[in-house]
Amino acid sequence: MTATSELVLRARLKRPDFELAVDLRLPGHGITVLFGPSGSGKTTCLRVLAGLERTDNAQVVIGGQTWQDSGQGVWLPTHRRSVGYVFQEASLFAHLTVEGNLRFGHDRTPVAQRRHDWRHGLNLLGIGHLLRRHPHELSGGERQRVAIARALATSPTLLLMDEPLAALDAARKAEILPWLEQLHEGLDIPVVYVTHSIDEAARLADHMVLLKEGRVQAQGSAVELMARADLPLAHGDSAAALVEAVTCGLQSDSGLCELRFDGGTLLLPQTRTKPLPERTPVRVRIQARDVSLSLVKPEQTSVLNILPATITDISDDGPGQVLIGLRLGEQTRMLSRISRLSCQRLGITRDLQVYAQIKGVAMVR
Ligand SMILES: Nc1ncnc2c1ncn2[C@@H]1O[C@H](COP(=O)(O)OP(=O)(O)OP(=O)(O)O)[C@@H](O)[C@H]1O
Repeated sequence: MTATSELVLRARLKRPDFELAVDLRLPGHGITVLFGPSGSGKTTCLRVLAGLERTDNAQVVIGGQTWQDSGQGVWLPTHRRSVGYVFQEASLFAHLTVEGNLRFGHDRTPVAQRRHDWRHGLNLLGIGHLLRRHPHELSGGERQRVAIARALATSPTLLLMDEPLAALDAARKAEILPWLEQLHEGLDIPVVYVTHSIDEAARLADHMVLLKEGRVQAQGSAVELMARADLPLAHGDSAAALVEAVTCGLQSDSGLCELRFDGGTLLLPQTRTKPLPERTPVRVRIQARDVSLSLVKPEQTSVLNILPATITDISDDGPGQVLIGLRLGEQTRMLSRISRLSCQRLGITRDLQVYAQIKGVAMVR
């Protein structure tokens, strides 16, 4: 990534009970997830990027282009920022077909800014078969896919998404997530995505920013942040680490798929109807509660994935529980939640070599 492809967001903004103070340099490609509790300033960050918040102290630079710089007196109004904005509720024009909605997005873009034609998002979002329908003839998930494609039809240089799945039920979310996953590799522009859902973040985020009370608590790659025991993400029931791996074979006789990562191999059930080709990059999610520890390599156990690991952190994690940080290989991190009693009995200390027994591995992308 070159410095000019970066997205710079620096903003200070005061409201009666809230102050935003962020200074971020985000990757110029892939999906950055803004994550944090309600009221932490996620939507406000998107609004600053889109030019919807007038503040005297902000800088927004994308791909070397300055949209806003209070120091230099630069301020581009929203209509001059090439930004696509997707909200919780898809706001499609009811009287237009899907094609009409997409063409509208395209036609309102100044000719000089058009990099794509109105069909740009059709394949990426799988909506080619819906072109003749009106919004009321679409499911909630389809409507959101069309809303994203309409945003893309404007040839944005930045795509902002504010909880685009929050209004959908679990089945619709499951339907749309695979399409969203493709955005991080199918688009050459950065996506800034707001969500409260750790599951969505685990699947979609390349980069993450944790916000708390208007400040940046931490930022970094999603893989790194999810496994940091000092951050709230690693605590609570859904705490999990992400592991980047590549496929390295299908054991067809056992119905298992083998993944290789820095730190060993993982076996998991082959759930896809069509096995992934060799060396496909995948991401797996391993919940802290699914990882137990042993001082010696367990021999007679039904657990398939048992890997050597080194203890890096031990921290309290609620009544009677501790969260253990683990390193596998050079840099892979995992988390294990065990009882404090087990921790004491095993004499777990930092730098101790152990075996991690992994009971559940889910491929998340
Ligand atoms: N137009 C406004 N006028 C005054 N205060 C506002 C306005 N919009 C938001 N706020 C306040 O600013 C703070 C940050 O709001 P923001 O919407 O950015 O939070 P958020 O992290 O996106 O929250 P949520 O996850 O609930 O959407 C909150 O305290 C909110 O009440």
